[in-house]
Amino acid sequence: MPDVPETVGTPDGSVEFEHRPTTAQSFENALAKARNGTRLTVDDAVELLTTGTDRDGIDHYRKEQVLEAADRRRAEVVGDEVTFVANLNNNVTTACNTGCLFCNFKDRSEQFRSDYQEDHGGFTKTPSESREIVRDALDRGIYEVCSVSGLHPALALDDEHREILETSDRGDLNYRSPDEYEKDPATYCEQIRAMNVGDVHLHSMTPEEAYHARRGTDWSYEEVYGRLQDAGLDSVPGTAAEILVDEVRDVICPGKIGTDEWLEAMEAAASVGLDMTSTMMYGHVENERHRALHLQRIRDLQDRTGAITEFVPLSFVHEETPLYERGMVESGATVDEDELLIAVSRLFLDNVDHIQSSWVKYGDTQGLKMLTCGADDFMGTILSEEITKRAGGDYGEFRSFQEYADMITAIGRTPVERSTDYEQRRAIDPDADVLGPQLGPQADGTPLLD
Ligand SMILES: C[S@@+](CC[C@H](N)C(=O)[O-])C[C@H]1O[C@@H](n2cnc3c(N)ncnc32)[C@H](O)[C@@H]1O
Ligand SMILES: Nc1c(NC[C@H](O)[C@H](O)[C@H](O)CO)[nH]c(=O)[nH]c1=O
Ligand SMILES: N[C@@H](Cc1ccc(O)cc1)C(=O)O
Ligand code: SF4
Repeated sequence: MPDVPETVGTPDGSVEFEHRPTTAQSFENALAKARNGTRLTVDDAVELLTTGTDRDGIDHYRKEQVLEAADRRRAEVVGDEVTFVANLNNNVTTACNTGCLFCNFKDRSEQFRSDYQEDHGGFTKTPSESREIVRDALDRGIYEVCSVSGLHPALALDDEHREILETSDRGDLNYRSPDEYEKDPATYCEQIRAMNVGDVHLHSMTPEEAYHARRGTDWSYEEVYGRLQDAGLDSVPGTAAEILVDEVRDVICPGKIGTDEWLEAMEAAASVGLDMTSTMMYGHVENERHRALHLQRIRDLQDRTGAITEFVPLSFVHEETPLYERGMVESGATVDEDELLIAVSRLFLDNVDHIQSSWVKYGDTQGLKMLTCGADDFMGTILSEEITKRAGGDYGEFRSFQEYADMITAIGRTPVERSTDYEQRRAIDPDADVLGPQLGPQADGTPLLD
């Protein structure tokens, strides 16, 4: 594929990837397997994602064949319903020194210290502030809280963990006492307890956050997720996955845990009985083989655990990120790449029922198109969004049930409100008088917002 760069530039030079998007398979064979439901190999996925390694660029006729096969598979697996959830994003802090080059959500933690005088755009919430925000949103009818945060140096798992961090003489633990900061995020368990209002479903603690929550100890991920579950955690966001191939992680997030550790944390979450989602952040330096290998690792994880409720492709938002500013990428994924990624995820992940189209990443028009390329879930109301916005995305921070009902019926599909685990579902009558959520404890059909 001459149009795929051999190398990616870094500030220190360039990196050559070992994994290349070449195969011994043909596009036609891969498509035939996709159509008849044979489990796909990594080579098959590369053929479909590239619309054939025998041709330069995207072949639009072949692309339509892949999208059609995926749309057909979606109809077989989940039918015509399009689901969404009434949820709130409540991220606790932007303080983070991990330094991922695709991320502009983070702010250097030094700026959060009491002795730092200048303004910065970041935030930290105390547990009582988190609780207030969740309470208000619950009153409005949401029943899921999604919370992902920066790795604030003062965050510990719980009091026992704080004691270990306070008394350790190791200098490499990325820990500082909360006394040094203007605001105290308290512990992960306190934040979880604070956000656990009513019967809300708490979706939090990515594998990277779990790693931070056990630093300096010999506790297993089972131990950490078990304690979080006792505090009220219900399920785990499968973010921090980025691309689950270490040669890519070494370029875009060298400070993050590696592929094996991410998988270890997810398996541990599943083993204590937590559900989880899964994601891939694509469209930066990686090639189609990296995307295919990532899908294989997710499919294998699901074969082992059965705990993954959905797969969420997260298209890289490039504008305000170090990867773009340093000239390591020229843009994010193209629309063709986005559509093929959704479609091949549907075809490859034969053991994950739901593929999400994220309106935060694609917007409404393209987000709806994704629902005809293999996706069947259209995310949630979220009420607040900081990660994509700070990276330069501008598709907004909120969708109402009215907007969901209008958009989904416009493409001839059935709008369905769902619980986080997809177990509870309620088909929505777009002509009904009340168009708000009804599945949560305080969801009485009142619209979330005007
Ligand atoms: C911002 S982090 C917050 C949680 C935690 N710090 C972690 O890394 O797991 C959550 C996820 O946001 C996604 N993300 C961050 N910046 C992004 C960008 N510019 N475009 C798309 N997704 C992005 C990444 O997939 C990342 O794992
Ligand atoms: N809950 C979901 C979100 N929430 C928005 C994120 O917090 C976010 O800012 C972004 O997606 C980070 O990459 N986004 C989804 O795409 N899907 C969700 O289910
Ligand atoms: N909040 C997201 C996006 C997301 C979250 C949870 C999910 O289950 C899926 C996607 C993030 O951290 O990127
Ligand atoms: S992706 Fe997460 S860990 Fe990485 S810099 Fe951003 S907030 Fe920190």
